[in-house]
Amino acid sequence: MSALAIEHLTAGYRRRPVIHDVSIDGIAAGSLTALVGPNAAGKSTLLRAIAGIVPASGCVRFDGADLLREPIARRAQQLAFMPQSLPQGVGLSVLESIVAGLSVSAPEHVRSGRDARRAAVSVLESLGIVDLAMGRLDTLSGGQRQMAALAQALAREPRILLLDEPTSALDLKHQERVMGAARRLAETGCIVLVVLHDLSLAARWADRVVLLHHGRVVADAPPEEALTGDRIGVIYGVTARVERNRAGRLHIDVGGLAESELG
Ligand SMILES: Nc1ncnc2c1ncn2[C@@H]1O[C@H](COP(=O)(O)OP(=O)(O)OP(=O)(O)O)[C@@H](O)[C@H]1O
Repeated sequence: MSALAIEHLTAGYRRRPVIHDVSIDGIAAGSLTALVGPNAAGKSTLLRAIAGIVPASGCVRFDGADLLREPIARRAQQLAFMPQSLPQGVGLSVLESIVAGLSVSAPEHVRSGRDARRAAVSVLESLGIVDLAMGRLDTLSGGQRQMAALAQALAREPRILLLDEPTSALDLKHQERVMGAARRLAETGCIVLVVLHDLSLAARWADRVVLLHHGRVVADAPPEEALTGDRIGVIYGVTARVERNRAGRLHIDVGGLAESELG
């Protein structure tokens, strides 16, 4: 199965680079990678660059091709990107929005409108939100919109799934559902890259954690190696201890602002 390799990626806005020469290699099929880092570190920009939404130099290698140079239609068949927030003013129901997304790039077994509706309902069921199917996107709560955005991305059955802070508006149950769905998709061979602010969530669900700071990779390792108290302290400007709880899970205990941050 194909791995994803990001090579010397530089990207930004109006010629101001935000991501500087980022390389992340061997992102294996079937793996879930968390992208973490402080605000404005460049996490969303990196995802958008991989998705081809912001211009980038360098290369995103997948399946023998450079995704950055693939035609949009071909890239859309491989990759789905869930943005931090859905655009406002879209007068569609959740179900209609998923079906509309499938009309752009549906998996092979979704051939007719009926198949698309069936696929959409099945994704909504898997996320436990089938009751939202007929709800209009514009009338949903922030968390419900986030779940709808995830459903749109999952329905396309991508080989690479890019999730930008998919849990930021969600309660604990829905966080579990979202991370569980991402993990299940990874288990089918998909490559999942997910931006997370919650480091405990990253430690719990990710195989690999990439820590970004000022647009550069400062750690890229399994969670227990990437997320050390000292490193979190320096990068986030807090005092932090990383412990294993009784269940064996990493827990990040933040004690307060680092001395350097206290005015
Ligand atoms: N559309 C845009 N136009 C211009 N600059 C942008 C745009 N989007 C982001 N930036 C800038 O790029 C830098 C990185 O932003 P980005 O959203 O990638 O960071 P992030 O790590 O995802 O942040 P956060 O955790 O706060 O969401 C910031 O300085 C931001 O101001």
